[in-house]
Amino acid sequence: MAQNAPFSSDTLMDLLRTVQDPQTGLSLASAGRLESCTVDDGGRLTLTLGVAREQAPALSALCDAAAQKLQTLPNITKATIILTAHRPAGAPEPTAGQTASAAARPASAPAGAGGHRPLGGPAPAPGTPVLPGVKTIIAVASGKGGVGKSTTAVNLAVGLGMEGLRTGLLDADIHGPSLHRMMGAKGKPDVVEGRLQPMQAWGICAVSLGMLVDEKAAMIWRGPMVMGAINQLLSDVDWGELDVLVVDLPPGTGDAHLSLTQKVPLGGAVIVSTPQDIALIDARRGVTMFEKLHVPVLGLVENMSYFCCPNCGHNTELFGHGGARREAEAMGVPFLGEVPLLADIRASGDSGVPLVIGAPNSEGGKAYRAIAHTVATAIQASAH
Ligand SMILES: Nc1ncnc2c1ncn2[C@@H]1O[C@H](COP(=O)(O)OP(=O)(O)OP(=O)(O)O)[C@@H](O)[C@H]1O
Repeated sequence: MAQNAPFSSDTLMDLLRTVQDPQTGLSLASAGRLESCTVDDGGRLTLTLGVAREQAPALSALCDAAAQKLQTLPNITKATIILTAHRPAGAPEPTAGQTASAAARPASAPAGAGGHRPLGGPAPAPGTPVLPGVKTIIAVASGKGGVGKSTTAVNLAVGLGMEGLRTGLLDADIHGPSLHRMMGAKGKPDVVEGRLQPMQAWGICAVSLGMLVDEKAAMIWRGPMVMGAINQLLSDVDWGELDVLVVDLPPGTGDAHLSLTQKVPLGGAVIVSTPQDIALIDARRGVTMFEKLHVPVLGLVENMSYFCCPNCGHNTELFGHGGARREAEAMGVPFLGEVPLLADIRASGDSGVPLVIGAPNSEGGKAYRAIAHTVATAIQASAH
């Protein structure tokens, strides 16, 4: 169990045991397995419990009262309980459109303590589209970590908003959620009538797992928990009416990609790579994976294309240059543009003000806006 809480497992489980379903006698302690417990500097406690998928709906109803109990612990200002639902070994995968009500469900502090109610509500009828108000969903992916995928996703999403599209941004980079920081999000999102409210910033709405759970806890999650979390981020968030939802996927080709494509139809994928050969090999794998999943590749972005010296203006091609354009041509997918390696791009990510907002006419700002314009045009063309 990942834990930094100053409470023993016994103390936590004893408290949870005092909240029981009056009909079944079930408690979170009897039916759940403690997976992680963290307390941040503000006294906010986050508890993650693994539960059997079929018990998750009944147990999520207990989360509110159980969170109240946890708030009686010394120095705890707010408590959040997250249920990560597990499928029994050998059970079939949920199909697209199937309810996610048994997937991971957070609940947190009660009203009055500035808290939330459990997520969820009645399960949608089989076959109901998961996100009926969302016209199209596009994924931002990379074959390799650290190539600037999340930075691209943020600036692309905000850039699409600037193009006049109603845009949402979902951080599905479960093992390293960072969008909440890049978007300047502080605190936990509200829950209204059982649905998580995305944060509103820079003209778009956004949800990141990093707003809900301790990042270190999420890093150790494995397949079923990753899928449960992504299901929940799709189904239990009040995305409202959107022209496009941009989803930042984890690097590589893994559980999150399959989970997303099983759950919702993807309108397209944007793949980010550096010009280096090694990154391009992984980018090619990404293109192949999306093609196998019948997701159209909207194009390749070459990030860190060249370094522009802020003093003399000289361009240095640190990782080579033009590799992604050549690769795109070779694979027959569009090339969306080059983004240089710039100190202000790094600084914008750290400050929480996306570059397209903070410096829209800088070299980097213009590069991202041009990419957003091309993607917006592709989205609008596919809508007709
Ligand atoms: N073009 C750029 N110029 C300067 N810094 C950049 C650029 N693109 C990304 N960065 C910086 O590189 C770091 C990694 O970027 P980012 O988190 O977007 O990558 P990622 O591919 O999403 O990583 P991960 O694999 O961890 O999800 C961040 O500090 C970001 O600010």
